[in-house]
Amino acid sequence: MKELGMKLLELLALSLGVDRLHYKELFEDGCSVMRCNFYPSCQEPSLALGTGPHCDPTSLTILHQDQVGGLDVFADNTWQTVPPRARALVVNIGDTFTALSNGRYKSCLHRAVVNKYKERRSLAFFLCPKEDKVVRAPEDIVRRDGTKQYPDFTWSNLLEFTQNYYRADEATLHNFTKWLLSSKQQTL
Ligand SMILES: O=C(O)CCC(=O)C(=O)O
Ligand SMILES: [Fe+2]
Repeated sequence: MKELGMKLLELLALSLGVDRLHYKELFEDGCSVMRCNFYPSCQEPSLALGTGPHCDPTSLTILHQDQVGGLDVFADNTWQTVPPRARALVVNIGDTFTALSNGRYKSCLHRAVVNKYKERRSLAFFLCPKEDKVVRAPEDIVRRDGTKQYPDFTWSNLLEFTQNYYRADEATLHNFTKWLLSSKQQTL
């Protein structure tokens, strides 16, 4: 999974017009995690969600879902089902990669719904940088864009925010940035 994630990062770097290996150093000794999600069937699926709407705070998510289905993405102003496909993986951009691309790649708002009849499982691999390395968009991109969209941070800063202060949703990165800047100001 990590190898696949690293290859995807090379493709993303190329698409952004930066050196293919630009993101390698940040991730090669990173602290990625794999999570297994289990969603029991639910008598009232219209009243419950398996996982509420959120963007993954991590960099890239590589997801395998079983054949039951339940993953939705918010695109074109509406929730759209991502139908399960045997032998296919779903790749999501996460908030950290949004920052690493100076906002050019947007993290993807998604959720998991439940159903009345079948339990569901999914397996998510979250590619994360090493905790103390600085997350910063490449100079090249910032120069071309004319502004730097996000302050420098470490993965451990964002992890602290999402584990202790804030439940990930669609506005995590925005609120994290505000929190980071105000906590930096307090330590001045
Ligand atoms: O189960 C799914 O399809 C989505 C899970 C998810 O969004 C997550 O683990 O972050
Ligand atoms: Fe997610």
